[in-house]
Amino acid sequence: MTDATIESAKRAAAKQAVADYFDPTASNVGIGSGTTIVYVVDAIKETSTNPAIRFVPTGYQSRQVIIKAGLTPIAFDSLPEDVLLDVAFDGADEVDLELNCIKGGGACLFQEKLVAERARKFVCVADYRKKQDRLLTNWPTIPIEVAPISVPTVLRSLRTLGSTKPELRTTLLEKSGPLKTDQDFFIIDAPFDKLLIAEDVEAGKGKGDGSDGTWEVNKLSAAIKGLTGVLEVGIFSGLNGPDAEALRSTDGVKTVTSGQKPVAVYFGMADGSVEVRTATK
Ligand SMILES: O=C[C@H](O)[C@H](O)[C@H](O)COP(=O)(O)O
Repeated sequence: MTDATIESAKRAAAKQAVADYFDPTASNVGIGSGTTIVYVVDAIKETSTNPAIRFVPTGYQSRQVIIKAGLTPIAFDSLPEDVLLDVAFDGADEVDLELNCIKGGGACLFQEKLVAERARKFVCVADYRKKQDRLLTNWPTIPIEVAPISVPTVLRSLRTLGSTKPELRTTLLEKSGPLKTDQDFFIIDAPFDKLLIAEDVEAGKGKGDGSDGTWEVNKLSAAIKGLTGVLEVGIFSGLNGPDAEALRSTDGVKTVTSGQKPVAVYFGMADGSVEVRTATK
């Protein structure tokens, strides 16, 4: 497929996601990172009717996208504690049937997770290459943000968890050394075998806890997050949107949930159509 096909797939998915999930009167909107989010911002700009709308970026690149579109960014930590984002949009590197996502291909996973968890509705937009049944099908690794001093021990622990060849991500110009995140941390990319979802474990396809070499998405995420030195894992799983929203609207934002799964993922397909996966539980 050509680059033009991929770009128009992203644009079509973004347009439909914004038409379905962006309320033109919204006040606070989360904007993720990457190349697809640019089309989301374009579509929002055409639709918004609230001149006071503010956009919460998920890092430097995302903030630049907001500013270049002539929109107003607001820092995540400037949001009053009791304010939720009306909606947050983001890209994804791979999405499975349960709507678990791999993110962090552009090294922005930590702030993306903060923003996703703060949104009433979290919506992902991607092209057809990202639509898979299980994570680690086409996308090869889990991005993990780590404190620089912890790199050797985290690499070792990841090998113990079953990752064959975890590697520190370097800049494109390799001689410049490791790539630094917006937090001045490093990224480790860890390959694992294709991840199981809950129904695979129920069907006896593996224990999913690492003991037999298989990992279920949530279990692997928790195991990696538990390693000292890990700031965040590029697996967005846990509660999905509707569950998280219900918890938040009854208990308020101070009840922190682990909900990071989107309520919907919009995939732009190669034939110009858009396919939508929505959360069922
Ligand atoms: O760190 C980067 C983010 O998680 C991106 O949202 C993700 O890599 C998808 O990016 P793109 O829209 O460029 O495929």
